[in-house]
Amino acid sequence: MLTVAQAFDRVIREVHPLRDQEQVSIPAALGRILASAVRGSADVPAWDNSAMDGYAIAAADLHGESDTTPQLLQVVMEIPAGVAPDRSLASGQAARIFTGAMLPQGADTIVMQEDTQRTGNQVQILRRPQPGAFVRRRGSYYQAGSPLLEAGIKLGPADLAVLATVQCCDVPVLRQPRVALVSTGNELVAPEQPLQPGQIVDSNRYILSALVQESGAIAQHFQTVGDQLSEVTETIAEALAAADIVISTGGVSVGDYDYVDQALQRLGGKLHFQSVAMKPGKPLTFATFEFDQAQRPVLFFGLPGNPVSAPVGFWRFVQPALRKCAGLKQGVGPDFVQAIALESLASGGGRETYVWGHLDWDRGHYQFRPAPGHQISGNLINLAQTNALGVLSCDRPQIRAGESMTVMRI
Ligand SMILES: Nc1nc2c(c(=O)[nH]1)N[C@H]1C(S)=C(S)[C@@H](COP(=O)(O)OP(=O)(O)OC[C@H]3O[C@@H](n4cnc5c(N)ncnc54)[C@H](O)[C@@H]3O)O[C@H]1N2
Ligand code: MOO
Repeated sequence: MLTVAQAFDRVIREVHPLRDQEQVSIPAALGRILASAVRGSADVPAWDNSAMDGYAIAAADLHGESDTTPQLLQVVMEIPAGVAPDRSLASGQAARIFTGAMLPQGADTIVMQEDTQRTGNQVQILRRPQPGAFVRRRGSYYQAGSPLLEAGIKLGPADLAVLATVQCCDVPVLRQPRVALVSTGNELVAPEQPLQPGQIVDSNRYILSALVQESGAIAQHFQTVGDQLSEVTETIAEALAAADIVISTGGVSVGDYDYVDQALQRLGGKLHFQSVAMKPGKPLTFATFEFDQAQRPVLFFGLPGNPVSAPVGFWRFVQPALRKCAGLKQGVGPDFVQAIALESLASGGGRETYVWGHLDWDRGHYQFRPAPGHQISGNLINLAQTNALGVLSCDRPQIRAGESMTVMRI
């Protein structure tokens, strides 16, 4: 059986990033992956402007022995933000100016209002400013044509503001991966349906669909299939034809009704592994399908049915695969941090064990508290409101309260 690290390497090696591009508006670019580098075609700021409410002057106009010698200048115009000055400053003149307003020709320095005394159309400069003070110089933040945003980054709110500033209104982004979801199991029903004896609600569909969307991909729902080889094979075939990645849950263990692996073999898939030394999530199938007409293999993840095992398998393997598939260049792998364990933890050993719980930042370090109650892969109730998985590796199956441990943010 592969270790988690070995299985992870196998998965990542098989993922080929998408290359198809599309253009979207700035608001629609949130969370999308930039397809090509963006460079602005104008300087930022586009012209010299004031960083303060005050007076625009020429520094050379001020003379005198000390910094505090008052100087008198003639106020010849007022420039609010958003208006181009209608004349230049001559020697001995000042312009009343406001934050963000454009400097007039002849001005190179701003004196803030608090350092002046205004009388009629004259202004006394009470403290001599540094030449160039409070001027936001044209191009001092960004020069037209220089590198701005690199291809392969995930666009966040600040990036959208930067794109807007350089007026990049058609944002080149990569197509989002399409992820097909297939639930298997005779016992599954939708949450709206009353439960008949022996039935359970298909909760995996909800958590996986949300995780797929949260990862920036498009979830495609396929019908829930009963435990019959023909039905499982047919639906997986349809899903493979429609998606970049197919995720099924259930039917990957050793039971008489577990047909997923057989279906994959029938459909000509290459099975890379069928189990991983981890808990929860040991029965986990990873396969790839090469289709003549496709540019890249379709990836198949057969996650275990247990309602905690399925998302744990997603967080550990599918999410990084999705990030790489989406074209993300950095931060593809799981997000590990070191945290102080707030309770003692122990695993049976032999399998890398994942404990669900809550990660907090407190007084300079992370701390991890496991979710209360029994941690078994069939019980998803105490998975609610968790945000991290504590990791008990095979060579460190016990961690005492107060010790440092590895935690994966989810
Ligand atoms: N003899 C053995 N039995 C089992 C083994 C084993 O090694 N030997 N492994 C156990 C482990 S660990 C897991 S995990 C499960 C995985 O089994 P399957 O992937 O085949 O899943 P199912 O048998 O179909 O279902 C398991 C469990 O999960 C419930 N389930 C299934 N689908 C959903 C869904 N969409 N939403 C919510 N819950 C779901 C299902 O009712 C079962 O209770 O196998 C163990 N057995
Ligand atoms: O691995 Mo199963 O996933 O322990 O419940």
